[in-house]
Amino acid sequence: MAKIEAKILIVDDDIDVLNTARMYLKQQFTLVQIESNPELIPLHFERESFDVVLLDMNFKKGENDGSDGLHWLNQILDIDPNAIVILVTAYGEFDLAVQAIKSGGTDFITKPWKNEKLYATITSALQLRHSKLEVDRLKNTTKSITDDVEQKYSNFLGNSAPMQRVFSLIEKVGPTDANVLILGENGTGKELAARALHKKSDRANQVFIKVDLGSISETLFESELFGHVKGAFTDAKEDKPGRFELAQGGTLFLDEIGNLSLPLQAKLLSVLQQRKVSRVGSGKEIPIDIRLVCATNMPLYEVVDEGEFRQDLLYRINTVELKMPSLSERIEDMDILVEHFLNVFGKKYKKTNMRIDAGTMNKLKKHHWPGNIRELEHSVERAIILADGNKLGPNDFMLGSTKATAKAQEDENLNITENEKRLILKALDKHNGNVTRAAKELGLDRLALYRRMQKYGL
Ligand SMILES: Nc1ncnc2c1ncn2[C@@H]1O[C@H](COP(=O)(O)OP(=O)(O)OP(=O)(O)O)[C@@H](O)[C@H]1O
Repeated sequence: MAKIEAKILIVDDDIDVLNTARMYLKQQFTLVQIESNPELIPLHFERESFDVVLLDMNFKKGENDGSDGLHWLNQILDIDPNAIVILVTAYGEFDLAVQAIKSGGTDFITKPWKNEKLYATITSALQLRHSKLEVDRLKNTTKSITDDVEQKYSNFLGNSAPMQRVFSLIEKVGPTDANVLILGENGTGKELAARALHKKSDRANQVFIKVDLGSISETLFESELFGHVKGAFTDAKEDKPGRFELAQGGTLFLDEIGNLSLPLQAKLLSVLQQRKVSRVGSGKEIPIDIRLVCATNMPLYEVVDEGEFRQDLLYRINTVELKMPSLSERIEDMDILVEHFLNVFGKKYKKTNMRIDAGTMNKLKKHHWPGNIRELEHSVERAIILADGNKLGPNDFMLGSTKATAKAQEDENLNITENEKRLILKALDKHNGNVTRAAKELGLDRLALYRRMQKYGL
């Protein structure tokens, strides 16, 4: 039988007890160490991280009040708060055993023990050790993910007048619980704005949950948002909370809300009106306490006029509206944005002191940026990766200077998806980003064009 992966330390002043226990446990577990002098416990912990410690309650001859054992239990928990300590008591010392557990011991076993009893006590203690370590690991992972995300979203830059208006609105609206609808083209910083609203709110220490409605399929919508109970449908192997429940007490950010089909809009509206959700397959209603922030790159009012978005839902979500300016409306922010991305990607690709020459900066300012800041971010990243020195010149950015080459490639390229994207970009460019006119030229209705722009991240 394979041994169980576990490190065990046995501390007892009775050498016979130590040797017998070691002999038996060595057959079951990968590492078993013994110690007769409790003073040396810290030394053992310096060398090993033990999963389970078996600790005698009485060390000094003639003493049986257990104070020694309690003292060493505390010492061990100081060294490793996740330590699993099983106290060894004499037969009949029930009060002492209770006291030990109250002081942080995991379990107790009475001397003399049966081997099977010892094995069962250690293996169940090990399960607790594993779940403690797992919780620790999850906490650390969540913390580092949150730190990473916060780091990424801590730089919300803009000196231009339109951005100053955005910042001042966020200052005013953030602390209220008002529903906010953020409008703006792709890549203009709508998510950054949503996170900034959360940070300014009383909910800042609670969760911020983002749901990309554009990427949730019709069939999974309810289960993802409202949760489900085990057996509600074939794949529902266990109870699962939805995003509304996960966002409890915090902010729920519904991105791409303009993409929701009419039947799903009705379901969302009903939850927002009642402020209660029921998991799929359960009749139990759970009250929800969330701050709602929604975003879309679609002109939602026009979509309402076209009958594709419910007006009553729009009025539910747009208590306050925040319009993110496109990059071309805030071109004076280009300098700080480029400098910021030079820093970020300079660090990432270990190319420090990256600079850009004035002529190239002018070229960037003249470029039309349909993908806004995200497109600028990617352009700077690509330029840094490809650059030879630490100064970026016009040739490091592929912004129209390679039109002839691009044209030659276009003629050869027969890939439908790539050509569709290219034609959309071309039409948008030709009509200076005016979607209605571009759609007309492409022979599409505006909604169809928006959906395709979304698909290609434009
Ligand atoms: N004002 C800003 N300062 C610094 N970085 C910004 C700013 N605005 C946007 N960015 C960066 O641009 C990228 C796109 O921003 P974000 O995801 O918030 O845009 P979005 O409008 O939500 O995009 P989409 O519509 O595609 O969901 C992110 O990497 C973000 O960090």
